Amino acid sequence: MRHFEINTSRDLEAARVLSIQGFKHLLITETGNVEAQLAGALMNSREPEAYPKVGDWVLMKPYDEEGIIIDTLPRINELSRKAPGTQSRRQVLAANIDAAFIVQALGRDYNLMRLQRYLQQIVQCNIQPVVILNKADLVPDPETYRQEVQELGYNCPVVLTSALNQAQQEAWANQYLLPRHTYILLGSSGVGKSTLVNSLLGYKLQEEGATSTANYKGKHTTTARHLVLLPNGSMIIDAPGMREFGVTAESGSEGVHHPQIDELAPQCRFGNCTHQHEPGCAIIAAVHNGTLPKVVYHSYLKLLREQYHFQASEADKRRDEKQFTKMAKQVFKHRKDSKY
Ligand SMILES: Nc1nc2c(ncn2[C@@H]2O[C@H](COP(=O)(O)OP(=O)(O)OP(=O)(O)O)[C@@H](O)[C@H]2O)c(=O)[nH]1
Ligand SMILES: [Zn+2]
Repeated sequence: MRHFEINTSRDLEAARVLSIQGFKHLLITETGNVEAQLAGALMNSREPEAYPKVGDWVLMKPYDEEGIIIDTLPRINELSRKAPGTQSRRQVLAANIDAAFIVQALGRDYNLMRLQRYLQQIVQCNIQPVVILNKADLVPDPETYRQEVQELGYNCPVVLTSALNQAQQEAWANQYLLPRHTYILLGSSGVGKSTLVNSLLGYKLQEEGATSTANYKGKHTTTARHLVLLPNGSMIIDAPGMREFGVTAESGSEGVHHPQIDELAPQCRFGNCTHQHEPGCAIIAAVHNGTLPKVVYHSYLKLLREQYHFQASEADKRRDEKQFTKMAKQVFKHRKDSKY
């Protein structure tokens, strides 16, 4: 909110991005919603990841009934993942997030490794995670799932709920959704993200037809990320179901972080211990004596490998780019020398 004071001169307005569809950006301003497009200068001067994302604060110049986005204001944080299918591209999903809710449905969608990948990436992006185990009504023993997640040792809240139960929604919403804070719901398709948002809103957003489409089965699926204002004044971004949520290597947060592993690491004999084969490794000792669950250690190694691949291919890409620039310079010089 403080951004509103920054620049009201030169007929620029501060606004926040609610949703993006193609070139159309839906913004909320002090006076209402407005559609806006990116200024050409912004597109030319920035990497696509610096283009406005849902949750960004932007400077906008009103133009007719619409607006032109002049610039993105500095982000408090950005939620990113490895772009699906690529080796090494980072994709920013949303910006300025206070906490991310990772939603998994109990039963078929429940997957501990996938959950840890989300946790790792969210923590690495400097965002507080909260795990929501939805569809608790579908399993006979929901509490055992909660315990299993808690044993992963991330010290983050784990909520057990059923989106179909209004009273349960209110209970966790009262505890975790604060006014003026921004949240994002993440998870695979069908885990109940839209049902959760609808029940928090008290009406069906999808029926407004703004950002959801019916697929061939007549089922509604969320097709774009959009930020919605909840009755209590908090804001939540409902993201379409994600098939992949790959880890990246965020600068300033190198390595894979896990609270228990980070705490034990200083006790390893070697300062640069990789916790894989070194003698005197405190992590391996903790796995042997049972204080660090095997599942945590194995996922740690797996995530470390994924991050290594991301970094390695990123380095390849940079080297290729360097070679290309060098080649382009040589061609340019050659053309200049031979004047054609
Ligand atoms: N039994 C049960 N069904 C639920 C619960 N939450 C959601 N559902 C059902 O699960 C189905 C999928 O829910 P959605 O809210 O569309 O899932 P989504 O995560 O938004 O899916 P995408 O929009 O594709 O990302 C719907 O038929 C819901 O009625 C729950 O807690 N219990
Ligand atoms: Zn070690």
